[in-house]
Amino acid sequence: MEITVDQMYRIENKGHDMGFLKKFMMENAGAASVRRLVDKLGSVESKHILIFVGLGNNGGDGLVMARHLAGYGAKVTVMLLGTPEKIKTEESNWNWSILQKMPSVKLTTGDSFNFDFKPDVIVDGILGTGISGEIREPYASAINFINEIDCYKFAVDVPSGLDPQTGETANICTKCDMTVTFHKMKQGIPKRKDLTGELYVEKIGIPPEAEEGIL
Ligand SMILES: NC(=O)C1=CN([C@@H]2O[C@H](COP(=O)(O)OP(=O)(O)OC[C@H]3O[C@@H](n4cnc5c(N)ncnc54)[C@H](OP(=O)(O)O)[C@@H]3O)[C@@H](O)[C@H]2O)[C@@H](O)CC1
Ligand SMILES: [K+]
Repeated sequence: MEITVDQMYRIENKGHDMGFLKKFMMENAGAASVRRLVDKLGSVESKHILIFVGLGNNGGDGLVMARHLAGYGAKVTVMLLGTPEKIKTEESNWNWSILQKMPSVKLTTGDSFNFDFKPDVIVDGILGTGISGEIREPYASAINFINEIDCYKFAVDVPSGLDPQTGETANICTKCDMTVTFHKMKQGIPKRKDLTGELYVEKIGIPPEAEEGIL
């Protein structure tokens, strides 16, 4: 079953109000994403994984992935597309503050993308269901950077630049090898397999009762 982005937000909020906090949804989303990625790659031990993170909860999922991938022995670098003070939500901030206590994960911010390593994997945690309009900087440069690098690319929830409601793309969009979306498929995502790559839906523990009156 495919649902609308509006229905997703309403289900998410109802689950949160039931006590299954967005923070728990984020944890399950990031953990499920890492399991898919590790299953696919066989092992991420010592692999250079570069995670681009937006200031919303799509970015938050990427922060959760960073922590889990460090646990699998990957060499993780997080690129926050903004300053930490601009992180929008409590659940994302919570995960950022955990990573600040983890020397095993390299945290970088700002808008210069010169790294002293060639990534084996790039994770696109830039934009998800909160996308609106043409892509603004520094997200635009990050998306172009991702598209220019030849490595395995993983999209959190949806390739950044693809509207999960309509399946239309903004002026630019990441082209990925795998996409993991959460809870239920959003209507626009399956329309662009050329951008999503292998596409999976992962349950993230939202109580089925959170859908009552919405689906
Ligand atoms: N639903 C669920 O159950 C769950 C959802 N989860 C995750 O949450 C994600 C949705 O999070 P979200 O609502 O924070 O929006 P998100 O996609 O991070 O973007 C907002 C940020 O992007 C920015 N921005 C927007 N348009 C832009 C543009 N054109 N160009 C540039 N910037 C632009 C916008 O900036 P602003 O417009 O506020 O200035 C804001 O900073 C969802 O995709 C999934 O991954 C999981 O945690 C698990 C549970
Ligand atoms: K994304």
